[in-house]
Amino acid sequence: MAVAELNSAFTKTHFHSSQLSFLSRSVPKHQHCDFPTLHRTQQHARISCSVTQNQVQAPAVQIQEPKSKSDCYGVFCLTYDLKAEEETKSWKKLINIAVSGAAGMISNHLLFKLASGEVFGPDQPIALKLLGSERSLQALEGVAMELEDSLFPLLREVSIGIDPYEVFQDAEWALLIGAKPRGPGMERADLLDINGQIFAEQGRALNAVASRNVKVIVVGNPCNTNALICMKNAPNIPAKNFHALTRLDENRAKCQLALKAGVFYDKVSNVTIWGNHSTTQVPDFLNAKIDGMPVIDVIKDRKWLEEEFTEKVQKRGGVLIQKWGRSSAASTAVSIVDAIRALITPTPKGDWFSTGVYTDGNPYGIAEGIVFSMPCRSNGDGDYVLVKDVIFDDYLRNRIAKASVKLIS
Ligand SMILES: NC(=O)C1=CN([C@@H]2O[C@H](COP(=O)(O)OP(=O)(O)OC[C@H]3O[C@@H](n4cnc5c(N)ncnc54)[C@H](OP(=O)(O)O)[C@@H]3O)[C@@H](O)[C@H]2O)C=CC1
Ligand SMILES: O=C([O-])CC(=O)C(=O)O
Repeated sequence: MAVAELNSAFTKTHFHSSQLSFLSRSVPKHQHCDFPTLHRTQQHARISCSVTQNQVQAPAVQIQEPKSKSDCYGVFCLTYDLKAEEETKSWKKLINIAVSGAAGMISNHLLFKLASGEVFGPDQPIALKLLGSERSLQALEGVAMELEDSLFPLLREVSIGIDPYEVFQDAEWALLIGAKPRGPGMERADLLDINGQIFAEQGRALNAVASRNVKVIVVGNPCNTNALICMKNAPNIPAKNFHALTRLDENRAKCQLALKAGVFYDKVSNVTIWGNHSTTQVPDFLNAKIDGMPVIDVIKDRKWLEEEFTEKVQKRGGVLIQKWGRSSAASTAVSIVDAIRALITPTPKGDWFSTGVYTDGNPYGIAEGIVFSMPCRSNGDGDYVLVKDVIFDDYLRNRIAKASVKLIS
């Protein structure tokens, strides 16, 4: 009997419709299973079909009761059995990615990029663990429905929930986006009172249940301070695993330099954003390059670099809010993709990327104990090192010092 038939017969016989979406059926749809077996415990139902080289083994069936709202969603309760699949495909082991604020604007772009394979690669199956709140739970179901309808082959599991202690379970990546955005006329720092609490709680939850090597990217503003709060509440996770997203600022700086130099932006490299994701950030034109040449040799207008360029990058987010009436979402999602890919692919020779990380042990003399954006390289294993061969002049040193004073105070 084909497994699909078996599943169908099985569900008809044993489940009320309310239970169906929680049935875990773990046989590849395309795979014919000749010897399906039902394994059942009080709490779980799972049908699986293990395949060895030339042999189809008996599948295990477990019945799963809905535990909580963070349980699997809809069709994702019918995921393939990856163990069996891994023996027939050269796919990597499933990774767990937790996303907070999953019903928000940024996530609405990001989740589909993650699920498409564009971020972790075409051979990397993923599980998405989506965190919402009471107020967003319905919207979160809508997001999960859209993910279902997108038929992404690499998206093997989706679960939704409102309790970070459940949603962050075994997370290997935590993309912390959920936080109130600022509106016109506000500074990002104005959000600290409202958003800081969220990151303290989520830090504690990550500390309790996430993978011990989880990589955490904090997006919700003010992201440097929120990353620090999160990190301080997660003492069992390495401090260097916490990032504040400044990649959007790096991308904005690259675009402005390219525009001024009259080149396409892929010619711009070695751009560091120093400091805070705020108007005190320092976009570094001294070390940046255009087509391999120092920017200051290509754009000879130092006044423009120090003033117009710097201010444009610092204030780009605010200007966009004035125009759109809400903050950057699509370009932020793209920059989160860039930030993740920067950590999981080797950095191109001679280049680097910016990310906000903990300053303890930094080689630049920046005050310790803060989360500050600095230049990093990665060998692609999820980790990074700070770049040592950067140059400073008085302008850059003074600007960096001012930026760090703001974060310390
Ligand atoms: N670092 C960076 O480069 C950038 C950071 N950002 C920041 O990312 C965050 C998310 O932005 P975006 O997705 O556009 O925002 P949205 O308003 O679209 O979604 C944010 C989500 O945050 C959650 N949230 C938590 N607390 C509140 C609150 N008090 N009021 C409203 N929502 C709340 C909500 O989800 P739920 O109810 O499920 O908790 C909401 O869905 C913001 O803080 C924004 O400033 C934005 C652009 C760039
Ligand atoms: O400006 C904001 O509030 C949103 C944000 O962080 C950005 O666009 O850089």
